[in-house]
Amino acid sequence: MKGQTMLRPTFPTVSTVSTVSTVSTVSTVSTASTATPGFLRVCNVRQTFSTPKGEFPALSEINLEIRRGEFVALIGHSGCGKSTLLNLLAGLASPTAGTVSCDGEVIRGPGPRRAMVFQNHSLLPWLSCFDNVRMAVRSVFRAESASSVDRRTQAALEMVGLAHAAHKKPSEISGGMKQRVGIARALSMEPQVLLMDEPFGALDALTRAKLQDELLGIVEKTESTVVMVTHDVDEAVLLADRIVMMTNGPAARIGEILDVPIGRPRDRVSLATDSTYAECRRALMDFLYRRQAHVEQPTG
Ligand SMILES: Nc1ncnc2c1ncn2[C@@H]1O[C@H](COP(=O)(O)OP(=O)(O)OP(=O)(O)O)[C@@H](O)[C@H]1O
Repeated sequence: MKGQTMLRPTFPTVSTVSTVSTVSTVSTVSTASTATPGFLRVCNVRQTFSTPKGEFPALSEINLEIRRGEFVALIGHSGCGKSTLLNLLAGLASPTAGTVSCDGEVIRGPGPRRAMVFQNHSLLPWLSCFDNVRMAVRSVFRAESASSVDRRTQAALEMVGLAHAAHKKPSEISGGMKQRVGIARALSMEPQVLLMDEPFGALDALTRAKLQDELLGIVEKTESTVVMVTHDVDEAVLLADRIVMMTNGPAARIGEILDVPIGRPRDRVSLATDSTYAECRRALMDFLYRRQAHVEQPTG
């Protein structure tokens, strides 16, 4: 799918996957986007946490199919369970009930085929950018020679435009550059799936825009399957093929899934006046700020 110009239907479609009412001006299709078996599959997943106050139901009845090469954004209010769902896809946690699988195999733990990018970059401060990335490359391509590992490391840094800063330590580079090293580290492992937990959340607006554009280019090139958690409506519409909207917790569910029928490559300046872009934005805002208007929830 990536690398081709996609045809642009007239309106975005919202698939309703729970009892949440649908948006009036977008067409509703009950089975859209979930009819094809997915590369990533979340089947009847429930996630409950044990807390001092008792069991806390974070997620309930989550069903989601993600196609190979698809870019999916997870959006919802704070505390609804986006990171919990991403962690299940990463294999950092196991579901209380249900299954999560990738390419037909049940996910039982973290692995290099699914690389994670965190909001706080999580680089090792005593290593240079090059060595931070190299460590990840070595952990995956163990059989390769040192020079081959170096080449892969260099290529990953070049992909995010950071070859010039390879020798610097994380404390010597900006927040945006640290995030780019985190992305390079994830990409260097040639993962099948890139999982991103608010990767640009801590950055200023201009740096965020630049990294979003870079990510668009990288994903076009690598044809990665991407699942990204975000709070940002514009980021979701700019980047994603589909946007999964989660209801407020506890026991959060997928409220609706919005198809983003905007062709690629995408250009943020042209999209500013694009009617499909505006309609997708409106559908998300309606879900988040009208039908899921935030109320403080008890937490675990
Ligand atoms: N290990 C845990 N033990 C107990 N409760 C937890 C645990 N992890 C998450 N929770 C609770 O589960 C709910 C979902 O948390 P999660 O971090 O997935 O939400 P989120 O949508 O990613 O939030 P945010 O957007 O603020 O990052 C929250 O109420 C949180 O307090």
